[in-house]
Amino acid sequence: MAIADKVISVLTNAIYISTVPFLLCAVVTFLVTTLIWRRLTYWSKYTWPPGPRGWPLVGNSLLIAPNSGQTNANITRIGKQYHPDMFTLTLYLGKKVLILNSYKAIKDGLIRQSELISNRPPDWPFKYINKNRKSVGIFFESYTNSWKREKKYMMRTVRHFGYGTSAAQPLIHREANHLVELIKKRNGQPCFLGNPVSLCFLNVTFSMIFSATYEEDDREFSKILNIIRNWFTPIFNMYDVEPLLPFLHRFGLGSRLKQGKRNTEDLLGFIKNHIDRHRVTLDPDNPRDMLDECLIEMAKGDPNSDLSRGFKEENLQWMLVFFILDQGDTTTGLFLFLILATAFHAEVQQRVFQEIQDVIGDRPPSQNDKEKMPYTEAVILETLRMDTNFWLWIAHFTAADVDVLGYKIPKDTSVIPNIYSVHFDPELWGDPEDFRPERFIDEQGRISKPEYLIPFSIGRRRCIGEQLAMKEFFLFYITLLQNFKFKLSESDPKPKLEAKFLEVFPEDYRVVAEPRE
Ligand code: HEM
Repeated sequence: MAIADKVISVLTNAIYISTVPFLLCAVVTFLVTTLIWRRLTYWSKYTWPPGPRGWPLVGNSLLIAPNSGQTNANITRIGKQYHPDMFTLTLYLGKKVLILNSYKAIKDGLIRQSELISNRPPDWPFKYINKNRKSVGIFFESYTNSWKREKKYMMRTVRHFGYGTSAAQPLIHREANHLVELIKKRNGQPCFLGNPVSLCFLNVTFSMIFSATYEEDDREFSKILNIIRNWFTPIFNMYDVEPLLPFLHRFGLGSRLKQGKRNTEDLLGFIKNHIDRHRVTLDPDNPRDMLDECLIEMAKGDPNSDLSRGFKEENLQWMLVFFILDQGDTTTGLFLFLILATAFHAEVQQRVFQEIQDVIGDRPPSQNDKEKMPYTEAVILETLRMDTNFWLWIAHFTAADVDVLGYKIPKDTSVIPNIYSVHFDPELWGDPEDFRPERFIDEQGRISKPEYLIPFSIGRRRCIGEQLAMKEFFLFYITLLQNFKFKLSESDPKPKLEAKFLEVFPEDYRVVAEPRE
């Protein structure tokens, strides 16, 4: 009996010992096969345009990293080697991104498929620096009903405070004259215009939003300006390899993100101080500015309002963040490019000045003068065409499987419209590298703006600040040229008249602003 038990026990053990590895092997084989099968069916279901081969783990991230020495032209050219209209980039861990690399592709993606390619990617580093890891604010939120209401409200408000000529024009005049005074203080010596231009553009926005203005030597303003200048890079950079180390973010580490988090908290704190002060002095019957209007609308709690009950102070803060960032960075950067182009091309400057003399003389410019000043407008449009710089930051995200120019792209893919590829397409412009405002003037001497000039993007995510920025450019530019003749500083190396990679500001340059008689 004892022997029989022993034999049974030995046999049972033997079966157990050989079964466990067998079962384990079977489970692993099953899982691997399922995974491979799912990958294969996944890949066979979708078709991607070709693109450059990436490195293991980091893909093409290094190719397009900020400070990689890369240029917009080079990235566009690399893409064209693979496909005339679009290409695929691989980021870390094999994540694929579709780059729309021609007007044809951008139109197909952002107009024909606008309902499906208007979300925002959830994996921007932004998510790690924000409280609750939530995407908030018009730019970062996906295309939902509450986002639609918020955007509608913001557009209406911008129109009310900024687009309505009567509201914005006096503010812009005041700040354009303020800028003239600040430049005069430089006594015709070579100087950087970045800070005074930012100050005066931001003062227009601060006046519209909080009825506040700042001076150049104000410490609070200097701090905010420093934050604005350094805000975009750590937060929009989804090509960064830091996301490979997600545990770092969990502990708030990762130097760039840490910096981004600090900047964001300071900027939100600055806005919150203004909100708190406004709440104390709010008169619901007499709104003073945009912030008052928003607070009154929010207090109603009306579910039918565009600022519905779901709209909280956090949403308001983020809405204002984009007003401030876009004025202090995007609009200022483009205006600096406009001054640089003006200083570069004496003949262009002379023609604009002549047009000012013919139409306006010494009186303050008005928005109504624009239609009589096609050359001045053409110079502004040419600046917007040439200074196409931050396109790689602008990611959309697919809400479902989509078909772009015959390629089947899966749901949850980042799609990036390369606006630079459109603005520098030789087939559309002939000589895209040249600064030539005449391209926007037709044979009758009128402005002719082709549909493929898209500095503010197209589709559902189109910029809401276009009207305000265009109006500011026109009025600020004319006021400056009425007062100064701009030249490049002869004691400095000649700057390049080209958009920098992933940066809104042009190359740092000094100009000489000679006062006009
Ligand atoms: C010349 C100056 C400006 C240029 C070239 C510009 C360009 C752009 C571009 C290309 C986008 C991305 C659109 C997309 O995702 O497809 C955008 C978005 C946006 N811009 Fe501007 N912008 C400028 C000034 C402004 C100003 C002054 C404001 C503030 C009033 C503003 C507010 C916004 C907002 C809120 C978005 C996000 C829109 C959305 O996600 O639906 N921008 N801008």
